[in-house]
Amino acid sequence: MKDIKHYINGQYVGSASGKLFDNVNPVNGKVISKVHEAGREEVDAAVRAAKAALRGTWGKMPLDERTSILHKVADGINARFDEFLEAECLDTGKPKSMASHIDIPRGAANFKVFADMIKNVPTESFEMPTPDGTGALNYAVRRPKGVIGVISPWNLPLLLMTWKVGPALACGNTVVVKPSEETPTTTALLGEVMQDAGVPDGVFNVVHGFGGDSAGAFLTEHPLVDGFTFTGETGTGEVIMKAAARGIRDISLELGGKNAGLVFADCDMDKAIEGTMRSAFANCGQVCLGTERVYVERSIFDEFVGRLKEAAEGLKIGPPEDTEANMGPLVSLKHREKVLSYYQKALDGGATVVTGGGVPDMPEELAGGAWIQPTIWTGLPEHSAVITDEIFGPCVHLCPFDTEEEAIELANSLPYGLASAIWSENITRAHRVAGQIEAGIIWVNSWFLRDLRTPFGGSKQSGIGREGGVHSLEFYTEMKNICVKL
Ligand SMILES: O=C(O)C(=O)/C=C/C=C/O
Repeated sequence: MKDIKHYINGQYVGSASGKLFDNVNPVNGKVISKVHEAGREEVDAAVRAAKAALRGTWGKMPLDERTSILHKVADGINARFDEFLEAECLDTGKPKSMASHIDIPRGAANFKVFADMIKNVPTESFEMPTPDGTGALNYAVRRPKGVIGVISPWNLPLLLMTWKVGPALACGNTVVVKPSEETPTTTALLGEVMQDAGVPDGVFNVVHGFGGDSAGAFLTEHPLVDGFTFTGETGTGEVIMKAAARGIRDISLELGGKNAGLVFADCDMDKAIEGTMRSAFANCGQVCLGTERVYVERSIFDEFVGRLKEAAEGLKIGPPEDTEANMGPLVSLKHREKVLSYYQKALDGGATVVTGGGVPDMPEELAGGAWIQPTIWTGLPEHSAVITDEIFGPCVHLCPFDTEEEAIELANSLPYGLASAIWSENITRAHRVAGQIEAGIIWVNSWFLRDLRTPFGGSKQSGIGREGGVHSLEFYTEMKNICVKL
């Protein structure tokens, strides 16, 4: 595959330094392509192009024209669906069955949803009395925040990048995107779609590279960027927040989680098993909203463990083109080392390994891939790192509880607060418990059902801000009040 270049001011350009890095296929460890690593020079050019575009045709473009172009971007992704699907699966190793139903469709939908939202959002006005009796009129208007730095993750590369770029552009901003070094291809390809849809040069820019002392850092340190939106680990979120503080730039952070599943004895066990299978093992466990710790009411604990074991052992591990596969590899050998270190910590901590715990035997041609077994543990103490740290792999610890209060306390016991899944057919209980869980996103008798109009984001150390529907306006626009003396 051809080298992946930066997309700056409507052109694909290489790095002045000539520095390249490998884009590796996690299915077999082979190099897919070489990727240009941006230096400060390329990041500066991208930011300045974005700044200039704000004052160009994009900044002056009527709303209807802007939203019509964003619909064309969505249509452009769908018109090249198979290319995006191939690219996403090459970069991530995820099953085509998943990427074709979630990653690519949502990658396109994110543009349409926000283009439609922005056209229907009112602002506010207030009439006020004045001492001279003639009064004054206040009205608020929204304006784009400016140049938005978008730093997007490797687990759902296209979906999570356009989850940010969609509203950013719908609100009239321009963007500089730094995709993960693990998964550059679909973001690079989007540049062609943007061009064909008529997005003016400089509105959408992409620079490739790493975090520290590379493109990510150069972007967050750049003084002309007006705000940053990031999805990824909490530690990286802290680094970005510190960089954004210089120059008082706004941030929108969706960070790590160690989400709890709560399974009550009055649940529909079939639903709870099916949902927990997805929340633990979907995308090889690489979903920030997944549940790596599940608390099960004691009276059904043994049955739940047995059924989840059976279901996990029924997962078909394989490469994207295997139509039977429902679990691919982890995103890289480096990430597999991290996940396996927790598999070891579980053993060292005396866990019972209900199933998995290691690396599956794969055919010779796949042996170099980042394959790993879906794993279920029981028996660890709550202070175990396996239960307190975000592992981001296909693994889940099951623990019994006796009372509703205990379940809520367990769920709320960590500094994270991103998501939770509650399984109970007692709707009064489900509402009562959901209201007490310290998380931004809570599913009841479901998981990863996504209405894009809803507020989406984490509490505590799982993030700052909410994106989704009108909530995205709080970050992607600046509201100003105009007061007119009558
Ligand atoms: O579904 C979404 O919009 C979303 O943001 C998913 C995030 C998953 C993170 O791993």
